[in-house]
Amino acid sequence: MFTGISMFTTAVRQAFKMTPNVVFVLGGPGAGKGTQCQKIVEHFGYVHLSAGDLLREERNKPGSQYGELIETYIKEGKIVPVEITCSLLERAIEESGKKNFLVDGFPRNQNNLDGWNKVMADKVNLQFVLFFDCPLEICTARILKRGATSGRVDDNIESLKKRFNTYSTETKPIIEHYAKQNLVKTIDATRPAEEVYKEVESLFRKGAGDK
Ligand SMILES: Nc1ncnc2c1ncn2[C@@H]1O[C@H](COP(=O)(O)OP(=O)(O)O)[C@@H](O)[C@H]1O
Ligand SMILES: O=c1ccn([C@@H]2O[C@H](COP(=O)(O)OP(=O)(O)O)[C@@H](O)[C@H]2O)c(=O)[nH]1
Ligand SMILES: [Mg+2]
Repeated sequence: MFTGISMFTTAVRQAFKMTPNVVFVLGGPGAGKGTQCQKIVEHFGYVHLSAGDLLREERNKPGSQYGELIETYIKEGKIVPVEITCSLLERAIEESGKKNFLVDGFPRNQNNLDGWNKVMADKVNLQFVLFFDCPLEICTARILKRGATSGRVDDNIESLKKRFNTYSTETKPIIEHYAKQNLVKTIDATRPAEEVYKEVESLFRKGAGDK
């Protein structure tokens, strides 16, 4: 998918030394990834790409060939095959023409990581991994509260149990993988959003990912 466009834009980006910078944003469901990303966008001009939002958008497109699959995976708290998610991310990066990206909620398992490494790793500069650390009880309370108004098919206790299970068995090892490479910046996400953001802000001010 999108190979023609992407080969061209990758070549143009390389010619102008516009290699995109990427920060992966990870953490359990309800840890506050989306909330903090919004604040980073406001203050630091990053483009926020939520893998979950891109998948929901694709699901909602009339006639999408992946609509049903995405719906089922989201409800079951399972991770959609990487070819779909990675194509959506790649297209969003290329179409934006911008330089700095927050990739929120990805990579969530080994399949995601392998697919990204195969297609994208050489085209972008991974700055660091921002990890919002938050215990299950606090995440649960936040998600159930969000569920009252979000309209999301997975913001309910049954889906949430499955999402937590996926998070601890599949996503945690990915965070550990990046931790071994010293790429993970861990933030205590249990405090009020404004306080969490103070720490996030100082990280970005210091240019945490500049290499
Ligand atoms: N630090 C925080 N304290 C309390 N509630 C929060 C905090 N951060 C986010 N929330 C709320 O919790 C819910 C989940 O936040 P969200 O940013 O969507 O998390 P995620 O993207 O990690 O699932 C939202 O309703 C949000 O308003
Ligand atoms: O790379 C991704 C990101 C999300 N999802 C699916 O989308 C759901 C919701 O993800 P989102 O990041 O929106 O949830 P959050 O953690 O922010 O509550 C996940 O449980 C998965 O089923 C996925 O399959 N691959
Ligand atoms: Mg989110």
